[in-house]
Amino acid sequence: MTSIEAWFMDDSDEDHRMPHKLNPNEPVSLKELENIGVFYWKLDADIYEADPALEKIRKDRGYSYSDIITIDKDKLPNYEDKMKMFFEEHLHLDDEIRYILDGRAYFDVRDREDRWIRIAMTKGDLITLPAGIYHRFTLTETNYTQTMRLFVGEPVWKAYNRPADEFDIRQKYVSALQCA
Ligand SMILES: CSCCC(=O)/C(O)=C/O
Ligand SMILES: [Fe+2]
Repeated sequence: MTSIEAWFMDDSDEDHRMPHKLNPNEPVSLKELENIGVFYWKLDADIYEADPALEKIRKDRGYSYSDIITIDKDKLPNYEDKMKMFFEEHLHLDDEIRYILDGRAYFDVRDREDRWIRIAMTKGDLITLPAGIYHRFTLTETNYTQTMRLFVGEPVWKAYNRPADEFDIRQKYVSALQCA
């Protein structure tokens, strides 16, 4: 596992595809991400079709489903609507597991104090966000990514926009944070 780049975000109104780093930058470590339930692997995306390291993660964690989404305005149907939807703060009832095969993307997650942490994802980065965490997704200024979506069993893509505090999974996530 090599490193990942993450930082606390500023709250400027600038285009959300820009980095939004504080000045000076306040980096967030992998350990801090793990403390809020976010896990990360670095893989070789050039061999994803026959990668024993990916196979092992899938087997160990039961990621039986996978597909590949290309996010590009000329290739993804309803691109604008989808990008808007992905950037709405939301949670899912299951873990969100994403593996960047090409291009770049940002995942933003809320920390314990409700601050936004931005996670910069590039080719070869695999990340898992726990069920119940508030988060959002955006492309970077390069406007392109090809990403593998993994899931345990049949995928459920439904997102619940904040506020979604009444869901058991949210309460479970918040309780787990308190114990950690
Ligand atoms: C890169 S996959 C599209 C984003 C998505 O599915 C999601 O739920 C973002 O939070
Ligand atoms: Fe999501």
